[in-house]
Formats: sequence, C-alpha cells, structure tokens
Amino acid sequence: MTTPPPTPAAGSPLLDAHLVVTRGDFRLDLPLTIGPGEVVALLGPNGAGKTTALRTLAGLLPLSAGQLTLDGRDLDHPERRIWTPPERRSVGVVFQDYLLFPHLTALDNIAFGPRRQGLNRQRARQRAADWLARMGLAEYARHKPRQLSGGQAQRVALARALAVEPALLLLDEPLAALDAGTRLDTRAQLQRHLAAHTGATLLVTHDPLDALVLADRLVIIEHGCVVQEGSAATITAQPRTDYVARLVGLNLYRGHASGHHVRLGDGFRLTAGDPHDGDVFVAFPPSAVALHPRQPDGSPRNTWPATITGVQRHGDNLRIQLTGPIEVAADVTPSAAAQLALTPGQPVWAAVKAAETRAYPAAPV
Ligand SMILES: Nc1ncnc2c1ncn2[C@@H]1O[C@H](COP(=O)(O)OP(=O)(O)OP(=O)(O)O)[C@@H](O)[C@H]1O
Repeated sequence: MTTPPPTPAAGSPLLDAHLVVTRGDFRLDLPLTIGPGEVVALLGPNGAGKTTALRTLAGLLPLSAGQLTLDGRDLDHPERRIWTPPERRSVGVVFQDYLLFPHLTALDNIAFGPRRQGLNRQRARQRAADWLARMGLAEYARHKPRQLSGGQAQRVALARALAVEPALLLLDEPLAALDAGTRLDTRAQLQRHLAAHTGATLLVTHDPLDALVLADRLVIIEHGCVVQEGSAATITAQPRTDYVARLVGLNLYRGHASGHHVRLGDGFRLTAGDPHDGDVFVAFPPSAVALHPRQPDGSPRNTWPATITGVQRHGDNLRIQLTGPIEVAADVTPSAAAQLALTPGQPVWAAVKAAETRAYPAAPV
C-alpha cells in the first residue's frame, strides 16, 4: 500500500502544529503551519530549538504539550494520549549527514521506504530507479554511499525522502556538508525538486542564502519562540532582533524617536531618514557606514569616534567591526581600506548619512 498523495481541504494547511517541548531549562513553543507545496525555512541561532522542532515532527521526540496534525491526521497530541511512531508518519527526512545505509546501494537506499510502505520488491526498485533518473544519477544505481560524492549522496538522500511521497518533507541543513561549488549547483537542483513537491516542506538552516533561495516563508526562532515570521522581503526590510539583523546583513538599533532624532538606550543619538514618534528600530547596511582616519568635515549627520575590533573579507570588500558609543559593522572597499590602518584597536571616525538609515515602529504591527 502506498501513501496517497496529500489531499487537504481547500485552503487548510497540510501541517498544522503547535510544538511544545520542555527539556530541562529549555522550552520550545512553536506554532507552525505549512500549506501544500509550501516551503518554510526555520532559522535561528545555535540552541534556538530548530533540531528539537524537527525531531518532534519526525516522531523522534514526543511533544510535552500542544498538538501536531498532518494531512488531517492527529500524529501527536499528548493531552489525548495520541502519539504516532516515525514509521507510521507520512514524513520524509533528509538529515544533515544524509544517514544513508552504508551497506545498501543507492537504488536500495531509495527503494527501502517504498518497500516498507508495502510495495513489492520490483515496484519499489522501479520507483527508486525513476527517482535516480530524476536526480540525474541513473548510472550510480549500484554504487554504495561511500562511492558517491557529497553532492551525489545529498541527491540520493533527497530521493530517498521523496520516494515515499511524504505529506511533509523535512530538510536538516541539507547543503551544509557540501563545498561552496557543489553547494551552488545542488541548491539550484534542490529548488527544482522542492518546486515539484506537492507536500509541505520544512527546511532547517543556518544559511540565510538557502532560506532566501529555497523558501516561500521564513520562521525565525530564538530561545524556543518565534521572533519573526514572513516573506524574505518583509523580514529583510524590517528585522526585529539583532540575530535577524545580522542574518540579513544590517546594523540594527532600538530607540525612541522624536521626529528625525532617535535616542538609543545608552543615550547615543542617531538622525534617521524618516521621522517617527515613539519606540522605533533604526537599521542601515554596513555599506552605508563610511570610515575616516579623522573627524570628517561636511554634512553627514551621524558621525562618531569608534575603534576597530575586527576585520573580515566580505565578497570584494572588507567588513569592519567597530566598537564605540554603538557597535556597528562597516563595509569598505579595498581602496578605501588602503587609506586606513585596519588593525584591531585602531581609532577611526564612522559616518552614516541620515538618508541611508531606515526607521520603523518597534511595536509589532
Ligand atoms: N537531550 C537533551 N536534553 C536536554 N536538553 C537538550 C537536549 N538536546 C538539546 N537540548 C537543549 O535544547 C535546546 C535546543 O537545542 P536544539 O538542538 O534544538 O537547537 P538548534 O536550534 O537545533 O541548535 P543548533 O543550531 O546548534 O543545532 C538547547 O538549549 C539544548 O541545550
């Protein structure tokens, strides 16, 4: 017997969950819905609870409270004493290190799930062969995992997860084990396969690029709770925590605005491009911060003395971390860098034009 394709009622989410888990001092409290064909990225710093959430969905960790419904079936509902083991959930998982069976060929790794769902050996192997062909790996059918490259093993793991036609596909850092070149290629292929997947997909990742390229919606958690959720565009435009700001590459401050003037918590004042009254966030990209060896003349409204604390390569530029009245990241070009002594401990002047800052209300909208 194969799992029928997902058939949710029109407009209802395929996954409808409130994942609550308590482990010692840590508590995950994550409402999560995903529609058919939708890809949601779950992002968060180390220890935020991403793996814990993934494990509850896969059936590797029971919920402490809340509930988990997939395709209309209650899979985990502690209050009603319902819990469904992993093998009876319509869930496919691609683990970070793929966890392919080392003693089975690529074909048999993929055929394993369909076999367990009740397909006979021949039909399971046929389905596996079809998946290998879709992944462009037909000639690797007889290879064992150790004979596959990282990118090929990743695609076999994806085929193995999709071959059971899961209502929910879980991807745990699916590209993390790949080198940069393979990653680019594999990301593009993964995007194609996800677009064809009619079930729900949850992608757990640290990499904002994976999230931006692969997901329709981002859910960001910190300390087990959602801090921000929405499309990449809305999150990038208005990050609401330091973690989210760093994720999208912005400097972010919280303060109190009176017109264009924003007083930050420690008394430092920034002049913002757009006027507000009340609690606001002020954000600007590192590229908006200019560094000068001496106090700059002229018109920038925001200038302050700062001290370099770190220097890293960032694409074609250098990203400079600065301390001072505010912590800030600045991107400078190699030619601008040549004018400055870019060593930790070096004093510089930072400047940001008001027009390059963005202020928006801090209260949730
Ligand atoms: N077996 C366990 N027993 C008790 N606490 C645990 C256990 N496993 C994880 N935790 C705690 O649960 C919290 C969330 O961990 P989790 O692994 O889900 O975070 P994460 O977001 O996946 O982090 P990372 O990005 O580092 O993988 C952490 O505080 C962790 O210490």
